[in-house]
Amino acid sequence: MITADHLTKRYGPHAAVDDVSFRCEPGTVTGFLGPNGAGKSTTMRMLCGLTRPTSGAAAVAGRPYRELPNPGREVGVLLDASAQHVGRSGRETLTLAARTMGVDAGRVAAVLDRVGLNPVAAKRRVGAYSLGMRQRLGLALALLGEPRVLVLDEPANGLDPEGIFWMRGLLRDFADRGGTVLLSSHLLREVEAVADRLVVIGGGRVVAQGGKDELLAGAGTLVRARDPHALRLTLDRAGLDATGSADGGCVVRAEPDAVGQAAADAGLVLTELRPAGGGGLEQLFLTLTAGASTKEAVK
Ligand SMILES: Nc1ncnc2c1ncn2[C@@H]1O[C@H](COP(=O)(O)OP(=O)(O)OP(=O)(O)O)[C@@H](O)[C@H]1O
Repeated sequence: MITADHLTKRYGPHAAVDDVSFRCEPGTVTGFLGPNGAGKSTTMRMLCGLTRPTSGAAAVAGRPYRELPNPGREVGVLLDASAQHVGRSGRETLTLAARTMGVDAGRVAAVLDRVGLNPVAAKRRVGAYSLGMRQRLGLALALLGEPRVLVLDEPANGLDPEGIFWMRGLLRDFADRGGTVLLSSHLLREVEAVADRLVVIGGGRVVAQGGKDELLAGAGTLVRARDPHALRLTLDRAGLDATGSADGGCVVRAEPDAVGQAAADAGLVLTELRPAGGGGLEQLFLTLTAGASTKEAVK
């Protein structure tokens, strides 16, 4: 179990994370999504005791991370795969970590095998690893203590398509055995394939959270007309709540039937009318976070 309870982190006047609350339950993979600078890494660092919240609280496996007596046995963390010592081999890195955690040294070979680092790769210095190999080693470190919770920031970064597919299976299997996974990723299709639940943040705030299927189903209606201005006026007059989507259409909080009827009554020519979630997670993400990246870029 992971709990974020009204987490807020301010840097000067700027709130990097603003009143973020969510829970990740055992047996589930939660996808943590948001545009660049949305506050994902800062939230994950607060969950893992690396950044002190300005206000609010976080708990993993029932306690604040810093109060866990042997955290690696409870929570596997992968926040920055390039943070490992470049002068040690992969095997040495894991052997040292096993000693620190009090884990049987025999488990090193098992996790190396689990993450697909063969004996030749395990003997090489981490400095000579590709980003994908570092991610695999980072995941091996996270799994070493046989934790029940995983907190992973962009674990698929640098992995090739086969590696991404492999990681999806590994995370699904971990959750299916009762584990709890929180996973941030920019690879929306991968998140869509593996996550049960989603937490979407933009500008430091939660903009949506819930079951993946429920969020995709409740995303409203995407509508596009030959005359976009007349469409907005028509939707306003019909009392339908609409927002501009990132790509020029309108997302309306209503069923397609009601939107189509309002357009027909006004004699409008529609060029697209469909459930917004039908475009998958990518469409939902763009809709929910429309403008957030731009705000970040000009801040
Ligand atoms: N140590 C810090 N000092 C000042 N500002 C910070 C610090 N760490 C993060 N920020 C700011 O907090 C905001 C959120 O950053 P964060 O790295 O959490 O976003 P993110 O969602 O992980 O982004 P990305 O997808 O690009 O990794 C950004 O505006 C960032 O510049």
